[in-house]
Amino acid sequence: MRGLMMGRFQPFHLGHLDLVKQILDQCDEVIIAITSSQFNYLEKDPFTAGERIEMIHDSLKESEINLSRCFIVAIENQFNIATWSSFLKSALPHFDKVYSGNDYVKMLLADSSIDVITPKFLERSQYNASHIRQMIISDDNWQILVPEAVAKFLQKINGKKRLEIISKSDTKPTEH
Ligand SMILES: Nc1ncnc2c1ncn2[C@@H]1O[C@H](COP(=O)(O)OP(=O)(O)OP(=O)(O)O)[C@@H](O)[C@H]1O
Ligand SMILES: NC(=O)c1ccc[n+]([C@@H]2O[C@H](COP(=O)(O)O)[C@@H](O)[C@H]2O)c1
Repeated sequence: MRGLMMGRFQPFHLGHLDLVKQILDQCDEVIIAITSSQFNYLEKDPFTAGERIEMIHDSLKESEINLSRCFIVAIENQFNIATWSSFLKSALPHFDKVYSGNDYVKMLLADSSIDVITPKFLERSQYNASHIRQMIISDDNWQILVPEAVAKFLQKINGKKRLEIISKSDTKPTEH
């Protein structure tokens, strides 16, 4: 049995890691699909697909999760939303069910007869990536909300500086 979770993971946080563990408790394997992979250096999508792959890989390794049970893949955002679910079937390894709490995604997948499970969420007010990006900019103890590997990686690439520059309105490009 293989479970699929999707997200932009900008950045990957402890809520995401908890979801990986929930899926591995219920399934043999997990597919972690990084969505909007073509977007980067934007306010909602600051990090590249490659950087997000590294953050996720390092976090799983650090948590001693068996990497042979995990696929980490990057997929582009699709222009045609009605055909998104069939795109998922062709772009990803076979999956048996999708873990998502998002009603919009549930509707799209249900319309293609794909099974959707609603996972448990770690406290969403803290564990959400938009909040964490804000905390990084204001130096607000964000490190406790992400795996140590993500904190180290963001330090290494100077993620704070990137977020600061991207969030300045005079330099901001048009968001998708
Ligand atoms: N606190 C959480 N606990 C468990 N799962 C979560 C949590 N937050 C997000 N997820 C899961 O991660 C996926 C979405 O990832 P994504 O990075 O887009 O979320 P996000 O943290 O809400 O990001 P953003 O705030 O940038 O929109 C969803 O499938 C959701 O099920
Ligand atoms: N058109 C598309 O490519 C498309 C459509 C619906 C959802 N998505 C993405 O899939 C992910 C779904 O994540 P959750 O359902 O788990 O919230 C989100 O990152 C969302 O942006 C992409």
